[in-house]
Amino acid sequence: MIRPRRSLLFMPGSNARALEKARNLPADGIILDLEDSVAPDAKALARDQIAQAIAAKGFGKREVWIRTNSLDTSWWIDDVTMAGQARPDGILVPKVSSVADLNTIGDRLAAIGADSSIKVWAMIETARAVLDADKLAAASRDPKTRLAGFVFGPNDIARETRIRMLPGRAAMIPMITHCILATRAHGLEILDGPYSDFSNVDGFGQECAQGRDLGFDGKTLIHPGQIEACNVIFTPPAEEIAQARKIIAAFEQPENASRGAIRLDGQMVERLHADMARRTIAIADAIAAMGN
Ligand SMILES: CC(C)(COP(=O)(O)OP(=O)(O)OC[C@H]1O[C@@H](n2cnc3c(N)ncnc32)[C@H](O)[C@@H]1OP(=O)(O)O)[C@@H](O)C(=O)NCCC(=O)NCCSC(=O)C[C@H](O)C(=O)O
Ligand SMILES: [Mg+2]
Repeated sequence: MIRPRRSLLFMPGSNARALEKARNLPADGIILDLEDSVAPDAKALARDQIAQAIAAKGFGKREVWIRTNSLDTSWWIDDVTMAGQARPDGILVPKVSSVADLNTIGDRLAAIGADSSIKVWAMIETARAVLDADKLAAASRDPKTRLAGFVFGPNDIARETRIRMLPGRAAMIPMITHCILATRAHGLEILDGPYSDFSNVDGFGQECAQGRDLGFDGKTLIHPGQIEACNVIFTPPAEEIAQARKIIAAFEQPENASRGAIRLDGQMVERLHADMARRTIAIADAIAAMGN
């Protein structure tokens, strides 16, 4: 089943007001954070608040994720244990750098008997993870890892590599493309990282559109004010949907039943385009079902 992941909003697990607001925001998903947005002395409070928020339900069709602390901290075991028991849709693990990291998370979830529906996404935000993106994505073949996708983490990548975060992201595009190829080669999802300058509406729109064109499934966000623009940019436009329906209908004509390529409005269209068109329609239908 295709699930829209145009917009996934991060919120600090320590911010009770944000957790409450999440129930009514038009994001396709929310990521309840235990990592960077939560101060060290608020980790336990954030863990408790997240567990209570998920138990209270009320997130509607929004996908619910928990971001744990990374494996090099003293917090991750309590985070993963709480997350496994709280039963979110998935667990986002930061700073994953090796298949061993993924196995460690998978083993912990198995040890606590976490429901098999809980997925794992890895944040790709270290130089090692980018270099080994294919190996990491290949680990999804082992069901123990539960690996279903990546989230690109530009801030940590900038911190470690000293690549500057500049408009247009020229220096990061090769890394982004490398990660997207790795996910597609293994049938995984991938979301773009957040845009921190949340008052800069134009810059945000440009980065969303760039992320969409590079092939991301959606974008992670840090402020509610970013949701609507992001949803619009990652929603297939009406003309694209109409064209998709036209391509599908053309291949359903009896005269095209045994043809691989046809002429449509002066252009060549092949069956691979019909496959792409069917995906566009499936995404559009799934978005319509979200009601946002
Ligand atoms: C960035 C913020 C600290 C700004 O907070 P603030 O100044 O309080 O914002 P506003 O006054 O404009 O807020 C207006 C109302 O919206 C609510 N709000 C704000 N942010 C969120 C949110 N993320 N989710 C839900 N609700 C939110 C406020 O409570 C206000 O509500 P009301 O009282 O009704 O008026 C703040 O936005 C924030 O903390 N954002 C999230 C930060 C975060 O989660 N960061 C971690 C993810 S990014 C990352 O880790 C980088 C990545 O790993 C990498 O390496 O790249
Ligand atoms: Mg990070």
